[in-house]
Amino acid sequence: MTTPLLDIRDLHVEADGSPVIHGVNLSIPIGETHVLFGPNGSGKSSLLATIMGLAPYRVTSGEIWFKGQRIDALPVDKRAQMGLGMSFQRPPALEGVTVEAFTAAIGSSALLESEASALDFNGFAERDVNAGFSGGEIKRWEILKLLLKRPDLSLFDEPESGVDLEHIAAVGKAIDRLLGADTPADPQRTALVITHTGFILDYIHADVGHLMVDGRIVGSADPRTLFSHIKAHGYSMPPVTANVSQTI
Ligand SMILES: Nc1ncnc2c1ncn2[C@@H]1O[C@H](COP(=O)(O)OP(=O)(O)OP(=O)(O)O)[C@@H](O)[C@H]1O
Repeated sequence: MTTPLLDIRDLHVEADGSPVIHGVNLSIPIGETHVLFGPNGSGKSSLLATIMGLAPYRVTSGEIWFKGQRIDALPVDKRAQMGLGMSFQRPPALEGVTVEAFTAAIGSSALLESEASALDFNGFAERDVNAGFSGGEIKRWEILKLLLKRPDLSLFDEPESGVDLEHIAAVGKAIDRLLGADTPADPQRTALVITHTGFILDYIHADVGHLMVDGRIVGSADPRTLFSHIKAHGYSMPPVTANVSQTI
């Protein structure tokens, strides 16, 4: 069996003294896109932030492995160098750091104009990152940032929330392009995506959906089947089929 790109083993996490993740197991093979569903406050963003290594999330027990290496004690910059990237739900503004300077710092200046055009994000090069951006502009920059960096594993925290209907297609297509293989021989890139609206499922090839409740992944299924079930019945797992695994 090949080593998964991301392997999370019985992960427990606290934030500022409050337990937020209570024993998550999650394995993502290289080239797969997994989708995380769950009610507000179930721990989805905390899980992504913990994988990325962000404060104030602290692993109290369990392990996170990436590319066969244990990463849960590594700082965020080291994880980014290893190939992890994240688009944030509510990113901070980087006062004094322009879009142009940020892009140059990650060595992607040559790509900025064309990738920005695809996301209708022209005219932002000299503005400070996320400073005064509208909600939808923040989301488009967060996706553009990943397109410029092309991480091996992309973590998307609600990439479509706050994006107007005209730009949703551009965001969905950009993510699909980001996750696409560079050559036919390559696998797709790998991703973990949080969505409430499910819009993103119209644009990307998603392999597995997980349901997170109260800080645990309580079951996994085909993402579209799971999303349809949640829309009709709320946050519960669909009846067991060959395509579904339940942990409760
Ligand atoms: N720094 C913190 N201090 C205390 N509690 C926290 C902290 N960060 C997160 N939490 C709590 O952890 C729980 C999970 O939060 P999280 O943001 O991960 O949920 P979520 O599933 O992403 O929710 P949503 O769908 O609303 O974005 C919430 O109850 C939240 O209040």
